[in-house]
Amino acid sequence: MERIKPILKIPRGHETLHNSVDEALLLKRKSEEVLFYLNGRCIYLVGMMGSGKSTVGKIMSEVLGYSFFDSDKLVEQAVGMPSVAQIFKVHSEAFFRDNESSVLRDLSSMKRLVVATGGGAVIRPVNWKYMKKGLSVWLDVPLDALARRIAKVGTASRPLLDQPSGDPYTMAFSKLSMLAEQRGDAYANADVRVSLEEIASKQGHDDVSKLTPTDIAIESFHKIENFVIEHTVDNPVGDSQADSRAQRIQTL
Ligand SMILES: Nc1ncnc2c1ncn2[C@@H]1O[C@H](COP(=O)(O)OP(=O)(O)O)[C@@H](O)[C@H]1O
Ligand SMILES: O=C(O)C1=C[C@@H](OP(=O)(O)O)[C@@H](O)[C@H](O)C1
Ligand SMILES: [Mg+2]
Repeated sequence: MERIKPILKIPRGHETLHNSVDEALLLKRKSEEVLFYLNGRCIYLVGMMGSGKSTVGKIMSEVLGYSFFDSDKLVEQAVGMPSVAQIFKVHSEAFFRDNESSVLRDLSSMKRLVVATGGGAVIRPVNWKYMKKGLSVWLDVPLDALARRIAKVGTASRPLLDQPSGDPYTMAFSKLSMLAEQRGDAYANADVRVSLEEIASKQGHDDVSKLTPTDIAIESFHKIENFVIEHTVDNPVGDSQADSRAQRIQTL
């Protein structure tokens, strides 16, 4: 029976030279713990455009030994077009959303995947039916950080943010604010919320831009593990603690 080891706590700021090695080790260790709790279930990452779903999702899948899928890329393949921007332009947002739902439906019958969804996948209730077959993680990133990231890479691949003129940061910030308001609580349907502000505060930073995708992947694993433990019905009678915990998780 696999033993659950306590998380390795590495103080930050003291091993500057080895920080990335420590982070990589911590990520690996956390992924080994979470694999047990996942029991093959998929992870769906949700969050606003630019929140890091594609970047963090890839890291999580690699270290878990899961397959990674980006739903935007699957829609492009299904439609036979090279970009989401072109799908919006030639067809429509509604056409894109229909294909996005089909892709999520197909993925929902599979195991051992990390899926980076598109930022708008949360608005259709049927997509939640598919995503609830696995565990969903909301990457909650402050709007100003999102706008900074988007301004840096440009908006060509994100048609809802594309603008002909104006300061890129200001335009991205204003469009993201509008979308966040329209989407309301939709992201909060996720099983777990990973708040970059919370991680930064735990690490003693006042700015989320100091957080690496690895930091965010580690926190996501931590939150997933806690979620599974909290939602496991306790059965005090029976085998050793570890055995009964494993049985309960198998039946979740
Ligand atoms: N933790 C991070 N810190 C800084 N930049 C990041 C971070 N995570 C992602 N990015 C950058 O932000 C942009 C958007 O990330 P991406 O993973 O494509 O987000 P999403 O898939 O949620 O839209 C990319 O250019 C990516 O390199
Ligand atoms: O928020 C949205 O409505 C969208 C987000 C995009 O994905 P990312 O969140 O990966 O940028 C992409 O699906 C499309 O441009 C629409
Ligand atoms: Mg993406």
